[in-house]
Amino acid sequence: MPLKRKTRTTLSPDDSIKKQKHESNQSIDIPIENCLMWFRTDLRIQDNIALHKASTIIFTKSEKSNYVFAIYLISPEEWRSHDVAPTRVDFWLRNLKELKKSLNELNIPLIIESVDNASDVPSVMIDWCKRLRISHLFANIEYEVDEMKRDKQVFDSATSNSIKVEMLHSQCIVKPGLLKTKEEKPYRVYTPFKNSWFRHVESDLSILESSPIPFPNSVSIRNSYLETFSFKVPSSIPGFEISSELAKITRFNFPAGEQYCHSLLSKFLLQKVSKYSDARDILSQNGTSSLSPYLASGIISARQCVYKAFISNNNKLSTGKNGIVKWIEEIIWREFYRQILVAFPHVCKNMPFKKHMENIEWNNDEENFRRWCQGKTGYPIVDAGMRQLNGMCWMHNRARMIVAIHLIDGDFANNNGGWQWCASTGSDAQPYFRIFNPTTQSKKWVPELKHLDSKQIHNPFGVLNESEFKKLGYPKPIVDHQKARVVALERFKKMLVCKRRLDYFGRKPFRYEYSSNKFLKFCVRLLPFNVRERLVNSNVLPPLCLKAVTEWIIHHNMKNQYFVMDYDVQVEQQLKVYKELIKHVVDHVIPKGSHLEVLQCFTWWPEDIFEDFSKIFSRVDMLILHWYQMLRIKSTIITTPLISNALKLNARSLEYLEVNAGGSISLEIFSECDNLEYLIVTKDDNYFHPNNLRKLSLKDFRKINFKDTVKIISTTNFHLTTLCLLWKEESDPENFSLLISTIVAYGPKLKDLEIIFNENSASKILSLLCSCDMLKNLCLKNTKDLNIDMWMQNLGQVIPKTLKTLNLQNSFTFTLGSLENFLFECERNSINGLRFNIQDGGYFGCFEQNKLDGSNGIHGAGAARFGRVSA
Ligand SMILES: Cc1cc2nc3c(=O)[nH]c(=O)nc-3n(C[C@H](O)[C@H](O)[C@H](O)COP(=O)(O)OP(=O)(O)OC[C@H]3O[C@@H](n4cnc5c(N)ncnc54)[C@H](O)[C@@H]3O)c2cc1C
Repeated sequence: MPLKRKTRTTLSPDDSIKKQKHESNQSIDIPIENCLMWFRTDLRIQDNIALHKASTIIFTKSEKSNYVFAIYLISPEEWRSHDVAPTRVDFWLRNLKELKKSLNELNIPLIIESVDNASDVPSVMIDWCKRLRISHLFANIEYEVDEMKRDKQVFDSATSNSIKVEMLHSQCIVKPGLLKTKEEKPYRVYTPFKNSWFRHVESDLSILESSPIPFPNSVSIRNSYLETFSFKVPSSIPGFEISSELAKITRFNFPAGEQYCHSLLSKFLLQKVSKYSDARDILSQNGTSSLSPYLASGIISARQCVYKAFISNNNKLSTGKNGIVKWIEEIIWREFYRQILVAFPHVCKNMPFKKHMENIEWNNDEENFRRWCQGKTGYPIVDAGMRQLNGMCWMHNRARMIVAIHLIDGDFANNNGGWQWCASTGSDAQPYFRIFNPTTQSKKWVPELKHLDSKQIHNPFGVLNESEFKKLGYPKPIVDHQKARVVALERFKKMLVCKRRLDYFGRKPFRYEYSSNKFLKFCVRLLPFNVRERLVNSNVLPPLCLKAVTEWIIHHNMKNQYFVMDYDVQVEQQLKVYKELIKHVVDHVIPKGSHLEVLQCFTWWPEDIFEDFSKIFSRVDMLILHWYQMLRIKSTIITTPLISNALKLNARSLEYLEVNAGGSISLEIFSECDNLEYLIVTKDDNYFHPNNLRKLSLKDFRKINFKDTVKIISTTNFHLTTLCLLWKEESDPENFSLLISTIVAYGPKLKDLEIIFNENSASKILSLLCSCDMLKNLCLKNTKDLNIDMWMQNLGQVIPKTLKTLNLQNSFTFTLGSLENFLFECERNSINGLRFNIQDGGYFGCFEQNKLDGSNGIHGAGAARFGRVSA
């Protein structure tokens, strides 16, 4: 089974790391007393960055009465909540004994403390810090969400007790989150990640160097703190005991200790790696390293593994011996899944990587599940894998891919990644249509079948006659593979339909040109054939279309992804269906506690509907509201207080809001939406106070009240990246300067700016450009024909180097001379690759078209107009 994480939590690992780093820097001046090393899944002395750093601080201090202590917390509640297997706990305890011996040689005591409740971890740690006069606490980061949350709590408690905490990156060779795609996004696909990983490490091979062995404590610690050396590592933990038989097997297969682990690695590199490329996929061959339990518990680091492989490959990494390169690539899978965990922490929350797969219909057959766990499915290869797992607590990768479970090497990132890969719900997962045929794989673990020949052994039920099969004492297959395959494919296909719909509407909400009927017809097309046929035969009318949508939602079990409400108040008969629809959505489609990502409403809401509707708000992240102009008065009078109350109470998770409010609803009602990042308002003139706003678009307004706009911008906490301010008539010009200076002050991160250009604004826009260091796209819209000759020349001097597109819309007039000056200034200021678009252009001075495609890479679109000569 995939390893389970505890319930949801909102902490983002990346934020937490950033915060910890930031805060740890602040407390840098704390005077050094003793250091505490908190061991978790890094049970090693060698290449342990945190341990080495702790020991260095103490060693380099002239004072010799300060020491490094080590601590390990036994935390059964936390382990239980993460489904940690008893064999894994047994493996940790065995390795802790070895670790204690090694630490002892360095005069570092290992304190073993038990924590009954996971929430007690911070107080237990602080208690020990006080007892041991700890000024600095060290640990290596664990990237899973719950672990990050726990560490954040320890960090906060320590900081408030004036203890400096350093959490270091040691689990991966390349820090998760460091490698990004060209678009500055985290990698979702393995191969480009791998290529980038190789490029990064090959450009600086020192990344592969291990951190040195830690410095020993002075022996005087044994006088001052003798009692700290007396902790014993328990042999078992209540609730995590294993049978003596299993203990024998795991001790034999996976002995404890760094020393053993390194000899295993050396042996693998010497004897097996050359054939690894092929042997790794053959179940019956012991062709892989079996290092996973050691890597998962940090008995060895990935860096040490790759470094040794690199040396065996004559100092090569991505080239050289096939087997070694292939093996390094497997370690890169481990790194890939960790960066996935950090970039997409929702995978820690029992959610699929591909969110649209969340609603896939899985089989929950208890009896089949039990037989699968016991290795009695009737499919020899699956049973072989499961029996290997039950016997050895470990399974070959190939077998994991076929039976899709882990034990001794339980590792959340790899396990989650592996499971989601098999289930086709993960990052870079196997395509859903690649369903392994279990009968084509190997035989070893199923002795009932050992007398069968190679043809019979993989498919005894299919090949033997009834009496021959009965004699074997082996179960019949629990599912018919062919039929189960067809069902699985159907279910995945359904999810693809959902995804297409999400892609279609998800990020680009459709607008009025998609009338309700058009949309409903589209929905009908997505309906399963039999439902569609019935609707077509019964001569579908718009009300029935709505019904069709309801059926469609029910059919696809479209829980919490995207929902569109459309209701034409003119058609009274629709009201009933519409009410039913909303009721259905509230009661069934959006289960309690889940979140709707998008809710789009094109409607005026009658009051009685709204009662039900307000319940949905608490579950939406994105809301698009359209009130029809014609219904302005009615909607305002009837619904505003309700909307306002409902939103104030429920819509705090709202991240995206697009409102066509008909000029009458006060946007102040959204003032408590603290998570709001995107606001698009059309045709309104009210304001509110969003703290995290990134995108502000006030367009197609007759007038914009600059003062109010200033208020909005000045509460955005410098997050604004997109600003669109377009109005039809000059508003209050005396406040325009104030608006520009507010944009200058609050828009250092502006990337897209679209603004009205006129005589009044021209010079102010130039001063604004001087301060927009990150601007990529600038669009200036003219309200009346203007000659911008002078302005053009100045523009070249102030446009930021980051600018990639410059759009001039409507009637601008300038001469060739000023254009040339502009290009000259651009060249002088090293502005390259600027795309210069003139749309709806006016008339220009006489110049040659090719001049625009100059060596400085500035291109002119709208070139067709460039040849015209102005009057
Ligand atoms: C459904 C499923 C569940 C899995 N659960 C786990 C798990 O809980 N813990 C775990 O460590 N691995 C897991 N894996 C990945 C992989 O199966 C094991 O890492 C591998 O079989 C361990 O054998 P080895 O050490 O001999 O690997 P080798 O082939 O010698 O590879 C060396 C190391 O590279 C890493 N590695 C290899 N294959 C993968 C992979 N596909 N994904 C990520 N890292 C990889 C491991 O750390 C491994 O020890 C899972 C795979 C699947 C398909």
